[in-house]
Amino acid sequence: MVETGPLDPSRGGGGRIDRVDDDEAGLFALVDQVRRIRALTTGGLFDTDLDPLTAQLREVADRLEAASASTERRQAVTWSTGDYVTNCPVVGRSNVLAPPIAFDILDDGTLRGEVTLGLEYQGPPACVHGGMVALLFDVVLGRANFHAGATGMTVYLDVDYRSPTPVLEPIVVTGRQVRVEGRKIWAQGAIHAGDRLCATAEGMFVEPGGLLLENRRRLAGG
Ligand SMILES: CCCCCCCCCC(=O)SCCNC(=O)CCNC(=O)[C@H](O)C(C)(C)COP(=O)(O)OP(=O)(O)OC[C@H]1O[C@@H](n2cnc3c(N)ncnc32)[C@H](O)[C@@H]1OP(=O)(O)O
Repeated sequence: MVETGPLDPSRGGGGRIDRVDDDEAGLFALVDQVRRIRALTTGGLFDTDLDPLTAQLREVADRLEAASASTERRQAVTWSTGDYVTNCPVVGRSNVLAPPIAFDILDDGTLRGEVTLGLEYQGPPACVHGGMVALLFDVVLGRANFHAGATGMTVYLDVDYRSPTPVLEPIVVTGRQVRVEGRKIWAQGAIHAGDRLCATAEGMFVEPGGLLLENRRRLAGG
């Protein structure tokens, strides 16, 4: 079982990180509306005829599809500098899958973010899906590594589910880098609901050498 040391859910303060506010193209605003729909359709009980709404949404989807760049060009954009963060499935404001969470960085390098997850993230009744808990950890540990200056791909992620992580209630997600040895990096994290410890995690990350550069070049068509 992972011992997470002094990761303290109550500590506030620190500066916000990874926050990109430039929304010249209006994409964040559009994605916010899709997120509202995504949240409302889980469970999906409506006191109205859905057919006209479905027709309207189909028209919007058709217009976006006709105006969209190719998947290949969009994938290249997601790997251009800075855009990985806005497209990340946890923090990314352009990604409808993301809640999204905003992390603050504390003086000791710990990342801390508060979020209330909706029904779309539910696994067992009233609990966040375990896979989503692992995703939260993978991202908070990865961002903590990035902000500590040594970053890598996840090679293992050990999650201890200690008590249910609730949906529809605020939770606090924390993570920090604990050790670096050459290309190998270790980080630990915790999720709390109030004072209750819900889950802890330890991850090991390996700096991937030329792999990501090669992928980027290929995706950019070079
Ligand atoms: C710069 C990164 C930016 C990342 C941005 C976002 C990432 C978001 C987080 C993710 O989703 S990452 C996606 C999930 N992870 C993967 O797909 C990683 C799959 N693994 C790999 O592609 C390769 O393992 C990797 C490129 C990371 C490393 O391969 P290498 O061939 O360069 O390294 P190698 O296999 O030699 O391992 C290096 C060291 O780590 C050790 N190691 C590797 N995997 C391990 C493991 N699972 N457990 C324990 N140790 C492990 C390995 O024994 C070795 O130790 P020694 O140097 O002491 O010999």
